[in-house]
Amino acid sequence: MFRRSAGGGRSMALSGLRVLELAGLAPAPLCGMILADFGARVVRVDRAPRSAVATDVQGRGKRSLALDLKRPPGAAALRRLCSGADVLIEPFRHGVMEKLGLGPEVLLHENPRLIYARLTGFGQTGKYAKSAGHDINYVALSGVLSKLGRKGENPYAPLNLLADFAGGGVLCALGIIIALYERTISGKGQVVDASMVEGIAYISSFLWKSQNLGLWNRPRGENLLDSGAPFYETYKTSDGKFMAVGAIEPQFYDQLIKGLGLDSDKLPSQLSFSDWPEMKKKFASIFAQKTQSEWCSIFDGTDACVTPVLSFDDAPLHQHNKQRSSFIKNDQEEISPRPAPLLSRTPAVPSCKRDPFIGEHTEEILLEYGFTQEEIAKLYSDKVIESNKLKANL
Ligand SMILES: C[C@H](CCC[C@@H](C)[C@H]1CC[C@H]2[C@@H]3[C@H](O)C[C@@H]4C[C@H](O)CC[C@]4(C)[C@H]3C[C@H](O)[C@]12C)C(=O)SCCNC(=O)CCNC(=O)[C@H](O)C(C)(C)COP(=O)(O)OP(=O)(O)OC[C@H]1O[C@@H](n2cnc3c(N)ncnc32)[C@H](O)[C@@H]1OP(=O)(O)O
Repeated sequence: MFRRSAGGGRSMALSGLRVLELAGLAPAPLCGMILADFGARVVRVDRAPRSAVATDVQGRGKRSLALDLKRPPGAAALRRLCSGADVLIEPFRHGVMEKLGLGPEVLLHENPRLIYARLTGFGQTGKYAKSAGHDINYVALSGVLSKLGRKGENPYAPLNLLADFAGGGVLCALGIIIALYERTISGKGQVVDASMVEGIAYISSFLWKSQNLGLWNRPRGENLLDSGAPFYETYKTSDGKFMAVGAIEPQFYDQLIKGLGLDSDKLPSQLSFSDWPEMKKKFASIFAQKTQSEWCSIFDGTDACVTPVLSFDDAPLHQHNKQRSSFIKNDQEEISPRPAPLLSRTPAVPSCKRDPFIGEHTEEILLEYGFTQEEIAKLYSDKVIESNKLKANL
């Protein structure tokens, strides 16, 4: 049913790239996982002494080294690791790395080819640079949260997808790849200051740049794409499921009307804003008359832009997703999305192994980065590193 992830073997786009990811909450782990999926050798630097719980559920394809950065020999060990790495991803608020003596001036001086990626909410400068925050705060500050939500309701943050992942993890990965490309010309590394506020603002450029088109002039929840329009909405079906309707262009809207069994001559024009609330009620009452599967039979194969709203259980089983092997299973039978996008010659080959335990690969990583057995023994005896081959993360 699913294409099992193969792991290893074939050369991938980022094969040979050495990445150090300092353990963080959600955005940096995604960034590291993307690089690992596409072939980079990603080491997650976890805390020592180990925290009681691990919160990284995006450890696919990574190895873990547990290192106490607060102790001078631990910070010195990271400096040494960085001198043999291509990329460092750090997820702390501004000032934390500097306090540890691991700021960019130090690390880039020691390894001028290093890409030093700083993935934060508020960026490295500005009034909030040292403040705590989470996804919702960053979306709010970007201006985008003000646009999200239904009519008459408070702004609504769509899970932590926008800042943590789209504007954070993904854009930081893009920044790293751009800096790596530039390094092939200049031979030099640089700092990537990936602020999630700016990341979200940037990915919402369409919203900013389309304001003069009149798409967003009305209050929140009353516009074309923000649940104001009847033809860009979700509707409940008779079996308690939902259909998603995105019939924007007139020729697609015509097919929607046909599929719903309506006569367009008896309806107001598609863009008659004042009729939208009534049209929504009409569409809702029609969608409520059939099951999701019945609506799929009607709309599949048409250009009406109507699709089922699938649950996490159903999405991997949908015929289209199965045909493209869009979801994969790992050794623990966990299902997750296949890395995207799909490269034709050197696609990502995600690891099918379980995520690493904290400190599982401490020794092998240090050896690989040139530490001697004696140096490693000293780090152990100083309690600067930890090894953990047997215990689970949780
Ligand atoms: C909305 C999201 C957040 C979602 C998170 C959830 C995915 C998870 C949160 C809680 C999890 C659950 C919980 O743990 C319980 C269960 C555990 C179980 O295992 C799994 C199930 C759980 C239910 C579990 C499930 C989930 O995993 C959770 C629900 C976000 O928005 S994330 C984005 C947050 N923002 C940023 O990342 C922006 C940049 N970062 C920051 O602004 C700050 O880091 C932040 C996030 C505000 C945190 O501030 P904090 O004060 O804690 O840290 P920092 O100021 O950055 O400083 C770090 C300090 O740590 C020291 N340090 C770091 N590494 C080491 C090391 N190796 N050795 C020693 N010390 C280290 C560093 O020196 C700093 O020390 P100081 O404070 O003294 O300077």
